[in-house]
Amino acid sequence: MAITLLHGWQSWSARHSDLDNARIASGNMAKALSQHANDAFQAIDGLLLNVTDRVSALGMGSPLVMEMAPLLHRLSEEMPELDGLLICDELGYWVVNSSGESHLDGNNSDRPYFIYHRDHDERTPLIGAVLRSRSTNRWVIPISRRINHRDGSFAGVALATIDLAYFTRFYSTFDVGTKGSIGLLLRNGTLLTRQPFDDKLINRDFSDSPLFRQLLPAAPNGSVANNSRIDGVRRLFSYQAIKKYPVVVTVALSEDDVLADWYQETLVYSMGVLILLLMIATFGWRLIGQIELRLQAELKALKAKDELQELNRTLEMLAHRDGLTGLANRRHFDDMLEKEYRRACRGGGPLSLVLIDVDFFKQYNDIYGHQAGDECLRQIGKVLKGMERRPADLAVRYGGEEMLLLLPDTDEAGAAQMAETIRAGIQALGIVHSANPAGVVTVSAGVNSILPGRQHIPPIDELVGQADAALYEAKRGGRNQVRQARQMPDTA
Ligand SMILES: Nc1nc2c(ncn2[C@@H]2O[C@H](COP(=O)(O)OP(=O)(O)OP(=O)(O)O)[C@@H](O)[C@H]2O)c(=O)[nH]1
Repeated sequence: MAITLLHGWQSWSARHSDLDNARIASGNMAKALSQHANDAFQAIDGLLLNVTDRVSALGMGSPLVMEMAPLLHRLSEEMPELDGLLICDELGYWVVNSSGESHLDGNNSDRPYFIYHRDHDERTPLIGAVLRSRSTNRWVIPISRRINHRDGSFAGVALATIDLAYFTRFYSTFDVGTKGSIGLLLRNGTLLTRQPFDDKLINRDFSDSPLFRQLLPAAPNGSVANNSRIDGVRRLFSYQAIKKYPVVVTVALSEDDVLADWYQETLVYSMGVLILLLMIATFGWRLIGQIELRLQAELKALKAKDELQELNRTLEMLAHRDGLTGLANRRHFDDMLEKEYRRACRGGGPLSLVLIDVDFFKQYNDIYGHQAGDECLRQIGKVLKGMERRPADLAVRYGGEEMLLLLPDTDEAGAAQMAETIRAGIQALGIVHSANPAGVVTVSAGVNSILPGRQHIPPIDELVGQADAALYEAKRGGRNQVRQARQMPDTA
């Protein structure tokens, strides 16, 4: 986006700058060509003034006027732009001309400039529309002055004609592009000549064009872009009016010509930018694809990691659990016992344990079958599990039909109470056992508690060992009962 905007801005400024330069160039050209036209008209007009002064001094009827023919001829020879010089009397008859031939029957009284001078007593030169010369048959621009008799009355006209080719040849030496143009016009809007030359356009009236309607009344020179009335081509148009004579020079450069290089450069740069954008898009596309693939791979890896962690948790749980009862197994108990033992040794309070053993379980298996025995162990396990009342309490299948409850931060009295609750709870299950004097399945329990102090830290084995001894006492005492290690005869 930024590259496209930058390229657009650069192209726009380059176009703007090319048009500005062309405007300056066409303005300068119009100025130079107007100076050229001014010089040409001024030279001819100076000559004309000289001639009119002489004729006025001699008097139009004087034979000396006729003798001016060689002078006029020499003057016209010296000035390449001059087509001819002619003096007419007050009736328009040719008196003398630069060609040296006498045309006594020649009469120009019908020419607009003659009529104008006859009717206007003005001492200024008149530049007229293009004519076909009657003597040379060439296209000419007439420039004329009125000649007066000494009394101020109209005596005739001095006429100089400028060969139109003088301008068209000169203008053709300028390169204004394939669709450019140079124009020489009268201030009244009459086109005198144009480069490229087209004789159909000679004397065409442009007085209602924007140049004559708006631009010239506002300023003697300027530049504007517009569409040509002649061929519809859009051009940068500069004009310059000549101060001394009613003539305007125009230079128009076609926008297409001016911008030809710009079009080509912009095309090449645009192609370059397009290729660059395509490359960036391709790389970007691939990068996005790779990022997506990588994200997918990372997601898969995360999922696999989660699944693995879940599996590990399950495995760990399975490794810590007894398959039949769902209680912690012996291995897990060993770990937890060690941990709780060390905590208790650090001053963490008493550590107690209730060890239970199913009474007459061998007979139960024998009578009801091994599967029923398993189910019985599961029921007993549930009762034990239900006694895990604190987070650190741990119900364990210790081995065979032996289970235990590890009770950190619990003293022996509390543990004995819990043992009694367990015993009563199992009996209350009411699992029929015909070989048990109680008629139902019962358990015997041994309770032990240690409280490591500064003076004495009992060995870890003592906790289970003495609970086992208490359990043995409970069995010996008739089963279905709880015994505490402290109450045993040898520890009392
Ligand atoms: N069904 C079943 N029986 C088991 C399991 N583990 C141990 N036993 C049985 O439990 C019985 C234990 O019997 P003994 O150690 O003789 O004790 P008892 O019959 O309960 O007698 P007292 O403990 O003295 O009351 C054995 O027959 C074992 O086969 C078990 O996971 N499932």
